[in-house]
Amino acid sequence: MRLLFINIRELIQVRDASVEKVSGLEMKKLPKIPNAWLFIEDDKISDFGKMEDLPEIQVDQTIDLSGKIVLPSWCDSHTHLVYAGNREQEFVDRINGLTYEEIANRGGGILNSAKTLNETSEEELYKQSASRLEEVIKLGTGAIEIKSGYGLTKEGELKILRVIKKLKENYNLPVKATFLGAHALPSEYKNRKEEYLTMVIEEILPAVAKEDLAEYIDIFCEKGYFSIEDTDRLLEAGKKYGLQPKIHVNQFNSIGGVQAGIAHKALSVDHLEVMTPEDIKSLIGTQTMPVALPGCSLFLSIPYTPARAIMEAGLPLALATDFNPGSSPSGNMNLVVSLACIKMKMTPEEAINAATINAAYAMDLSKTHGSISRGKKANFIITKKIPSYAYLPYSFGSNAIEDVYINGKSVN
Ligand SMILES: N=CN[C@@H](CCC(=O)O)C(=O)O
Ligand SMILES: [Zn+2]
Repeated sequence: MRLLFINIRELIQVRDASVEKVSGLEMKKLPKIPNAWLFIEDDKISDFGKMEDLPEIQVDQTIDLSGKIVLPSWCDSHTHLVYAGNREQEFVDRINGLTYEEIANRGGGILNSAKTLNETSEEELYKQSASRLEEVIKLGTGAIEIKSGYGLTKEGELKILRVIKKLKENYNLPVKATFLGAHALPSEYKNRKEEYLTMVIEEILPAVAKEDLAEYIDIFCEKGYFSIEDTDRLLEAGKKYGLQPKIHVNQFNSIGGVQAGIAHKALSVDHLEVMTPEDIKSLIGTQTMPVALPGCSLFLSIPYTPARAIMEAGLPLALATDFNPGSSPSGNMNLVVSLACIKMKMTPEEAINAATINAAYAMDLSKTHGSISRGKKANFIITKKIPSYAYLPYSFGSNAIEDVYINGKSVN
């Protein structure tokens, strides 16, 4: 199918396909073509340019996008979208004064979700997860990473990863899978953390690798969850199976998680709500992408990742939703981009770079996704008639998206 889109008010994030991420001051630049055309063939972007330079092209269909903006679809590089049920009661408990930590300590939190998940069939889990995935695709997400971590048993973790595999097979967008067996300590292992980690490493990890169920490995490196030693041990084991780390660090405390991630060549270090100047410095010169999750900061009323300090150090930054039932029950990347502007003082250009090309990098997809580039996948968002791209984060809470194309096909 050869499709030509014409009269595009602005074609956003137009880059050479070789750009894999943008850092520091570069993040302020968002290359664009006003009054543009875009030509796609099957699942790929073929060409684009200014309307005044439109050549004669043989096409199957021409679509007039007057007044509308086109930008690459969002890449969401950190989600826990495969979970069972919800935790709105804990949300109410927090409104009434309990903290996230207090809820976790009395068996709520991740353990609550793990209990529900282990009682839910794989079919039902798939149904709930597919419906969330369909929702976020319509909201502009064109590539997604999904973690396990709500099983905490061999059966439960494999169940989640098999559901992720099925989502990969049944939906037309890239889905990357991360094994997060070390997400929390199940109550059966209370005071036996070493034994739990041994079980994760010796029993679950080989099974995950045998069925080829994950690309990445993750751990919740945090006080009260897993230590730096645990992180070293798990990531070392993951390496033997070819699983690259993408890890949860610095959500509540800075305990050396960023440095551990870097030492193990993590593709990304995620959360980063609490960052010391040393944490920021240690990322300089590395290939590890810092990832901020502002939906979690909003929902838990915890600090926002210091985006300005990170970018001012010359570093890149990516944005993701952290879609999960406990700390960020929303997979809406549009809201994430708005929050980044409103609460983290990122400019719309910086936030869009963080949610597209840098987010693609954070899941090894920047060769094919994250920008409007010749030869990349035809994954993009068409907005409603809006005055400018800054209107997207500005109009927080409204849906400015008219259509989303994934691999050259409209999802509507
Ligand atoms: N921080 C660890 N894991 C999730 C939250 C888990 C939960 O509360 O269910 C996160 O990324 O925020
Ligand atoms: Zn997370």
